[in-house]
Amino acid sequence: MAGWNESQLRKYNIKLEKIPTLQYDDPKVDSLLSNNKPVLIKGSKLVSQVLKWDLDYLTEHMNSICCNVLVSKNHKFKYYDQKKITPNMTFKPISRPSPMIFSEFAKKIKDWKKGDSRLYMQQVLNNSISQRIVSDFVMFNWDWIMSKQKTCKWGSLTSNLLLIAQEGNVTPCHYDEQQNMFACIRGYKRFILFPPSEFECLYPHPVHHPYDRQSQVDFDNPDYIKFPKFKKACGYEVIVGPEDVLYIPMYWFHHVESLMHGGCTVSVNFWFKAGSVEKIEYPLLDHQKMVIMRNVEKMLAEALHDPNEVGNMLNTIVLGRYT
Ligand SMILES: O=C(O)C(=O)C[C@H](CCCc1ccccc1)C(=O)O
Ligand SMILES: [Zn+2]
Repeated sequence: MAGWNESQLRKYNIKLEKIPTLQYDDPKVDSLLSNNKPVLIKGSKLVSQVLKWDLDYLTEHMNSICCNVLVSKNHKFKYYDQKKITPNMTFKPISRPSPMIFSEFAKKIKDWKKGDSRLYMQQVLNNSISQRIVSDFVMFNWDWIMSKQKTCKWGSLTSNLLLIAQEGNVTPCHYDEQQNMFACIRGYKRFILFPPSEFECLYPHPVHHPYDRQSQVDFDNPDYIKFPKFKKACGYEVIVGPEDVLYIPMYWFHHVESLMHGGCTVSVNFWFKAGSVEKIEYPLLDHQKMVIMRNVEKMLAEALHDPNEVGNMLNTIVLGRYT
């Protein structure tokens, strides 16, 4: 396909299949969405009114707005929950928040040289951004995305994250607890997705760790001794380009990279709460089992009054008895 080539993708040793690509008005789209299956949707015109959102335009209209920017010593921006860092914990994240005004961010990107720290802007879009950005934002194809929300009985739209990444930036493998319609505005992003059934191959951090929801496996240098099942992980790959919309089902793991040598990428995600009326049928769905596992970890930490005791008790329950 025009616009990118294989040499721009980072090399990982993971079995990958393709994700279906469909036109927005194809009836199969709704059945995939309703069954929590990923799909790349073309032609929705969800963000076609903001294709002009490049660094210059955004600098002009967000110039002095202070934005949430992450800084990383390498190409990985592993998200962490600040609230889960406890005083007696030695937690040394690779990437950290460094709020700055938009024009400073744009300048640092333009002047960036190999060896410099990398930057990644991840800014929630709300009406406190500039008037112009708000007036552009209202021109998203809300009728279409709201019709999807209704058809799939998703909960409310919780936020739109404006993402501006340098070429080559990576958001390591993690899952989110919300439904996500991810729209690319400029540049190309490669997604590697894994269904919830791959949970045991991806070894997410404990729920109480700041890296909750993030895989412990470093895709650039997997530790197959600590994480042997990662060898058999089966993923799905898709390249998302301008105007494409990727549905990322809640609880599906995903690794995201802005293609190398492809310039900055600009994207916006649409996070929706899960539907409230989730009928329970048996056998349970894999993402429902992830919710149960999360609740067991939370309940045990609460009952033991110490998250560090959870592993010991789980081992006591399982080893030699269930194994
Ligand atoms: O839209 C998604 O879900 C993605 O993962 C897109 C990802 C950035 C998300 C950063 C993030 C991850 C977890 C919690 C809060 C913020 C990218 O595009 O690099
Ligand atoms: Zn995510």
